[in-house]
Amino acid sequence: MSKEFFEQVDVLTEAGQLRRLSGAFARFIASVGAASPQLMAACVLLSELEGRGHSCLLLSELNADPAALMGWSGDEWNDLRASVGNWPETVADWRALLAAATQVWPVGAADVNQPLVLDGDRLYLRRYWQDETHVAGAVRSRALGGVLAADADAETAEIRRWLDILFPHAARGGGTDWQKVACAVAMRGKLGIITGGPGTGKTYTVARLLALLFATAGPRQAGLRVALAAPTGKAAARLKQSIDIALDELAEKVGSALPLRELAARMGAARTLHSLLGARPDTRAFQHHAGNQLDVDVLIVDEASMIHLEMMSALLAALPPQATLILLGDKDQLASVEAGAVLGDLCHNAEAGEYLPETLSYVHASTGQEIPESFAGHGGPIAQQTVMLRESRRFGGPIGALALAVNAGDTAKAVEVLRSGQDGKVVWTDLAQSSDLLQLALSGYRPYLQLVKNLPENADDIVRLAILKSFESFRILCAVREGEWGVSGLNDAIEQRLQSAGLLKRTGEWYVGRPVMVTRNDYASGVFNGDIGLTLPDPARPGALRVYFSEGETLRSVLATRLRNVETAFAMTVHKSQGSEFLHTAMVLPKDGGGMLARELIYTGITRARDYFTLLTPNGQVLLDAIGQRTQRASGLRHLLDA
Ligand SMILES: Nc1ncnc2c1ncn2[C@@H]1O[C@H](COP(=O)(O)OP(=O)(O)OP(=O)(O)O)[C@@H](O)[C@H]1O
Repeated sequence: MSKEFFEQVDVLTEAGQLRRLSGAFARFIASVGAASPQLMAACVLLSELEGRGHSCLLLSELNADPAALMGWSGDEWNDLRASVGNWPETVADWRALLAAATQVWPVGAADVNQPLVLDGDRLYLRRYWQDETHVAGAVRSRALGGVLAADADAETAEIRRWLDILFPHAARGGGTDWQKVACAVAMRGKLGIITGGPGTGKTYTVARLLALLFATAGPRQAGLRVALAAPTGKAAARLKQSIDIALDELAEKVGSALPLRELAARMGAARTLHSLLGARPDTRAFQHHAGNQLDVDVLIVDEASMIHLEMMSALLAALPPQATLILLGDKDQLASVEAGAVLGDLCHNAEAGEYLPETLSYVHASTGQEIPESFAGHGGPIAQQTVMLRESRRFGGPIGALALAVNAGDTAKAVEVLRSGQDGKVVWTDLAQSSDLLQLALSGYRPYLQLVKNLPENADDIVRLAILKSFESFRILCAVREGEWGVSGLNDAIEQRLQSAGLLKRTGEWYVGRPVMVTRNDYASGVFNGDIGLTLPDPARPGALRVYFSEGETLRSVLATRLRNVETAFAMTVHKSQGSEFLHTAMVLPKDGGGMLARELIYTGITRARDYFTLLTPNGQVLLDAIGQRTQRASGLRHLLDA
């Protein structure tokens, strides 16, 4: 039977419906114990789902609609299922079958380091089960730990005194000032989660929270060690820049009561999570871990939606228990490329609040704010430490309205905004042809390419930085990688169009003006997955090219020939655009979404646009289908958090 099953697996693999790894994984499991075709089928699906970002296989999916889950045709699924023979009929049957396999550890039974773990109705690769249980345990104890205790009244009064200084004005519209609430809540435990859409003031709030932490640190004030981090270099640089500006403004306001400028100056640069944890070449292990923890009192991490399960687990292990962790991010954005949807899981109550009476009374005492009754509830410890900011300050207008409609799954409203074409801020070209896209690329990229053309030989870094900024003002984002409307096809077509317009001279792989994205961390050159740079002449070596990367207001460069893992970046995926924002963002959907595009992707694409958003769809139905679909990532984290 297994032979027949693996033949079907090979057919699906050849058809591009399965990763090679998934079949290989099932064969490995078969090599270390008795292998029923049912167990093999569960292994193939589990491994395949892991590649698509799920951290486990929900047994209920095995009897729901596996073909839809995997994006296979009915025939493909039926052939695979027929090769398995008897298909267990219920979740209980599956549980019994899996629990009996020697390769599976049913949690609670004897653990002999089996490669698979069965936890309730969820089947895991052991590594993901370990990460999930670790993350759940660590965030729960952080949320519970360090709650104001002995001197609670005096501390609460001090927090309130400072919050009134830091937030001197009542919230707009007279409602709850969620920003103030977020600061107070974060002061209560060793974990604070602040979520909200673009421009809702996450950074504004965290700058005030930092001031509050300094102000209430007592004798430890001057020695408070604060670290700033984000998943990408660009997001880290943005965080640092925004916090510096906000603290500088605040310093003006608080005057001599708090030496904010000096304290801020001692904070140091923001770093990528990889660099903070001390990533090393050729190993997944970090320099900082449970046995060698980070030397910090407060860690602020931005763009937390991009943090995958394994990274979150590593981060929590490396963070001393007495340190405060503040996570900032937009829970509605696409989850990480790798497995897990950690921020989404942590924030699953954020919309509703679910605050306990203790939280409501603490918030009232520490901020003077009333949280409306509708946000009261019975959430777990994480919900008590989470605040969602609900009002966007810079994201009104049609782009904001479109983002809201998409996020709510309101297709009719989204189409209405797209069709209204208000002020040219939102433009939708349905039934788009490639010529429309190439025309847009030409006008969007012309300004920076003109600057490149006119770059004087003796140009300094200020001029180069201006070119990079010009390039950053426009970007084409794709929903998919392959095909005519995917990243690779479009990059080729755009290069050719820009070449025929005389804007660039493509002499080989490398040419002046080529934008590139790094696709793998390269420790030797100091560039990381997702970094975007521009190729310009090397001022020191005639004929040679360097790739320039900007980090805020500073430039870094690497000899082009030293960069091996890069791809052209006129068009990039929405996934890779997370943490970036462009004055004008153009998003392109494919002709056929294959049922795999969902609302989080569309929302993330739209929210990358600061002032102008253009959407090109060769087939508008793909957009409508995507808005109607949510990404569901199987994970046990919510369950573990609420347990
Ligand atoms: N309470 C407030 N009063 C005045 N201005 C505010 C307030 N909250 C936020 N802002 C301003 O609104 C703008 C957006 O805030 P901020 O950059 O903090 O949002 P964000 O949520 O971090 O956005 P993103 O992460 O999407 O860039 C900033 O100019 C900020 O100074």
